[in-house]
Amino acid sequence: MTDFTLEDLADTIALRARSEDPSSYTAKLFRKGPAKCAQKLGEEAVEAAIAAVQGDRAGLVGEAADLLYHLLVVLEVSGVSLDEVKQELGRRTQQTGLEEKAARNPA
Ligand SMILES: N=c1c2ncn([C@@H]3O[C@H](COP(=O)(O)OP(=O)(O)OP(=O)(O)O)[C@@H](O)[C@H]3O)c2ncn1[C@@H]1O[C@H](COP(=O)(O)O)[C@@H](O)[C@H]1O
Repeated sequence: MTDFTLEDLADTIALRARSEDPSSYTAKLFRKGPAKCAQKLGEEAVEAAIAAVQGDRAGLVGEAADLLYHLLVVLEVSGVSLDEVKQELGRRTQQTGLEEKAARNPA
């Protein structure tokens, strides 16, 4: 078990994106702009998909971690908060719940 959260990582990314620390990968990537950040996200998504297709479980864990990190970078560079994404997921869950209820109790 870990006390890691995506919210903490998103906060760290927001801070590091604007840092001038030369050791920060996030800062370097952020300076390259939204198109480069999006390109990296696409590459990581493909690498994760390949690991899944190959049944490479350990590889998939690593690629999924890269993918989530790069997704959070793209959200940050695009001015979209993780909370907005969670709200959207929550809204869908609510909708699904209502649909299931309606299916169980047709009028
Ligand atoms: N979770 C990550 C994380 N996941 C992946 N990566 C980086 O993403 C890059 C992806 O690897 P690639 O080989 O595709 O890319 P590359 O050839 O190194 O770089 P490019 O020139 O292609 O961009 C690697 O350099 C990884 O270090 C990450 N870099 C940083 N974090 C976390 O982000 C936070 C801030 O990090 P810094 O900005 O480095 O301080 C810290 O908590 C880190 O743990």
